[in-house]
Amino acid sequence: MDTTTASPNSLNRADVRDLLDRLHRRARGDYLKLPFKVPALAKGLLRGQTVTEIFMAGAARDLYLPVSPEQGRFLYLMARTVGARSIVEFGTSFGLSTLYLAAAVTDNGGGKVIGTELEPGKHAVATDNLRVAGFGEVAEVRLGDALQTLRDVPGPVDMVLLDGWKDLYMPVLELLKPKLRKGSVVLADNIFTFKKALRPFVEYMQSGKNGFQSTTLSIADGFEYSYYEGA
Ligand SMILES: C[S@@+](CC[C@H](N)C(=O)[O-])C[C@H]1O[C@@H](n2cnc3c(N)ncnc32)[C@H](O)[C@@H]1O
Repeated sequence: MDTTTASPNSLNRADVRDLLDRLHRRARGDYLKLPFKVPALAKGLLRGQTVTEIFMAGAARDLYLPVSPEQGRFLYLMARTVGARSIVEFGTSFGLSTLYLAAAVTDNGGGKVIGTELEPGKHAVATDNLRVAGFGEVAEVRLGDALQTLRDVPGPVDMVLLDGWKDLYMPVLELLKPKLRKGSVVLADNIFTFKKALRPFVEYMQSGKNGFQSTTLSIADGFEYSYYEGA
């Protein structure tokens, strides 16, 4: 994107763009590494472990698996559109999505992005990336299992990004639902790749019976885009 004539905002800042470009470039090779993870995944599944348990054992320690640049911009624009001052993210990895969200909260006048990451190495790098980009004040990445670390997030929450392991989308949503403000937005990634695993989540969101209006957007690997109408 040509940013020379773009209006000034936190996402157009040259240092932020450079950092995002560098991280997206590094992440590109991840998909080539995925086949090497299949044996660990298969072994774990045969042992009866869940995907989360397998990855908690370190199978994705080195993988970024980030949102695409297009999804990142979408996250930024959505957060700007709803004027988000409080955002919660399940699955931070090295902090790419968090950078887009933190840029939006900053441009909305400030607030808080609370991310969460299981892997200590990723947590440390994500925290550093956010600090280097100047978002150290608005973004906090909590280390540990989201079901513990997100227990005490303060409401009202304006926006949620679900991007951790897929078997936890429902429990994390249930944890955060009482904190959602009416009119908030929930975005959930990887709807296409994990179609079967995420079917109960998508059905819950799209049924119209649980306080959400929802549709699947064909952006990158599929974003479930849900609007919270209230309980
Ligand atoms: C797909 S990556 C997230 C990518 C990130 N949102 C981005 O766009 O850069 C998923 C991340 O979720 C983390 N994760 C998975 N289960 C988790 C849990 N229960 N609690 C916290 N983090 C978790 C993984 O360690 C992994 O780094």
